[in-house]
Amino acid sequence: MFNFSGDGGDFFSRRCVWVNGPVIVGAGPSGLAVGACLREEGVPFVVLEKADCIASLWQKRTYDRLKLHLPKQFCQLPKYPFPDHFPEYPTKKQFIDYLESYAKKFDINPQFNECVQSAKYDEACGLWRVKTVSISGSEVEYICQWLVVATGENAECVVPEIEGLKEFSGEVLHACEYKSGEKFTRKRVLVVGCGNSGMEVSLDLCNHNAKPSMVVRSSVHVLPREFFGTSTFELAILMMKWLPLWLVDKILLILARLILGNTEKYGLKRPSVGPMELKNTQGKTPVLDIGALQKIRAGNVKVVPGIKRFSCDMVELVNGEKLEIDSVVLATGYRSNVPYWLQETEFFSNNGFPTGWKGKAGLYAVGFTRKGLSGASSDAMRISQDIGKVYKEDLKQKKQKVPCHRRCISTF
Ligand SMILES: Cc1cc2nc3c(=O)[nH]c(=O)nc-3n(C[C@H](O)[C@H](O)[C@H](O)COP(=O)(O)OP(=O)(O)OC[C@H]3O[C@@H](n4cnc5c(N)ncnc54)[C@H](O)[C@@H]3O)c2cc1C
Ligand SMILES: NC(=O)C1=CN([C@@H]2O[C@H](COP(=O)(O)OP(=O)(O)OC[C@H]3O[C@@H](n4cnc5c(N)ncnc54)[C@H](OP(=O)(O)O)[C@@H]3O)[C@@H](O)[C@H]2O)C=CC1
Ligand SMILES: O=C(O)C(=O)Cc1c[nH]c2ccccc12
Repeated sequence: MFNFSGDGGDFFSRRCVWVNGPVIVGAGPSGLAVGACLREEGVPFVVLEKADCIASLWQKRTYDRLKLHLPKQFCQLPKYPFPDHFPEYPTKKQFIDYLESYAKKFDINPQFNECVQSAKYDEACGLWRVKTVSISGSEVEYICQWLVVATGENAECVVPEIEGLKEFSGEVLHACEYKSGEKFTRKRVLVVGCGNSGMEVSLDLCNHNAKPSMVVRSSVHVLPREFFGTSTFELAILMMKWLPLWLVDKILLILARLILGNTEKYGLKRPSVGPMELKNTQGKTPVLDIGALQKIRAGNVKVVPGIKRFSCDMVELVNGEKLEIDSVVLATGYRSNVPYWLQETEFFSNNGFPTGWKGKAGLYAVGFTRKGLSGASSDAMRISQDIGKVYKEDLKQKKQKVPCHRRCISTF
């Protein structure tokens, strides 16, 4: 890394930094995995992170009782397995501790509190210009040959505009702000959404003697987390190697029916597309049940249809029913933030999701394949090998020839 100008000088308002290697945007599991693999390839890099810590989604935007819902072998990052004593489904704390030691082991030291505001490929010099702003308002421009986008599928909360929600007088929070049901004891809470967040928040609310109603406006696939001791995810992955997707889905649904019974009778209508096909085509993750269904069966979680409007202390549903409620948890999902800052529309064309792991002109994406942490690990290995090859070739040529520095003209 090389500074072109002093920090906060009278003349220069923006510092300009040349990075010899890739800039990685995001220090979540994906960014850390790329960093670790690049370290092993001997490629230097810079990681830019808008939060003040690694894995901010896990550290700051998830609830206390969260556990990984896929078995541990699908969630560990490359080149450094989970410790043997970890349970099959590590807790949030165990996962964060693992990520902290991962960053330490591979000597990954992100530039914290630096939010990428824009990134643009400069055709004139054939390099990426990545502009960041810190909380103190100081700006930096990083210039590099490779840009790795690792900002995640869950970068922004989706907060829907629902009629009357602004007039509602109780607390309204997104699932990413929900920590525990402790403060909701005996309260009537409307949980909007029935993905894994909605289901697990409803379960946690029940465990704290709150009274949740969960909105199911369309449909949802609920699967048991395990079938006869084997994880559903593992079974699905195994079957997908040999069988067509439609057949895998059929088998999963037959097994789910066998173990969970008919979930439609509780208001949990199933989508017409099968669970794995839906995940692959639309990114909608099936719910892996860890106990919410039992609470629904027992009537501790009330399943309700879509919302018509809110008023001061009430919600009116599409079926005309009115519920008095104290609080609202919006478990309405997440979206990518890439369209807000990456000035590129070919590779990241689809709502901030890329078309693969490698774009043009040194642009890469890690952790957007809708395959969870295991997808991020495979992306990271591919990307680092790809960059490593070119980096080492460049290095060899530079050693052989008279040094030829790229020139970059910055405009401050
Ligand atoms: C509640 C919850 C539970 C989950 N559980 C599992 C699970 O059990 N198994 C599984 O496989 N997957 C799970 N997932 C999926 C999740 O996507 C992955 O676990 C993982 O966090 C993805 O890592 P990531 O690095 O791609 O994204 P993130 O973890 O979101 O990290 C992205 C980082 O980029 C930073 N960033 C974003 N924008 C900018 C910017 N403009 N400038 C600088 N930095 C920026 C963020 O602050 C963040 O630290 C879960 C997701 C959620 C929400
Ligand atoms: N233990 C774990 O490992 C956990 C993992 N996760 C993961 O995090 C990711 C995000 O999950 P999640 O936060 O549940 O988000 P999802 O996108 O999976 O679910 C969002 C839910 O909100 C509903 N919704 C959105 N807008 C509205 C609205 N205006 N009115 C009513 N309902 C609405 C959606 O309904 P519709 O389908 O009709 O659009 C859907 O049911 C997933 O990949 C999930 O697997 C989450 C929690 C725990
Ligand atoms: O937890 C998530 O969000 C994941 O993306 C993990 C995941 C990837 N593919 C799946 C298929 C079924 C259930 C979870 C996942």
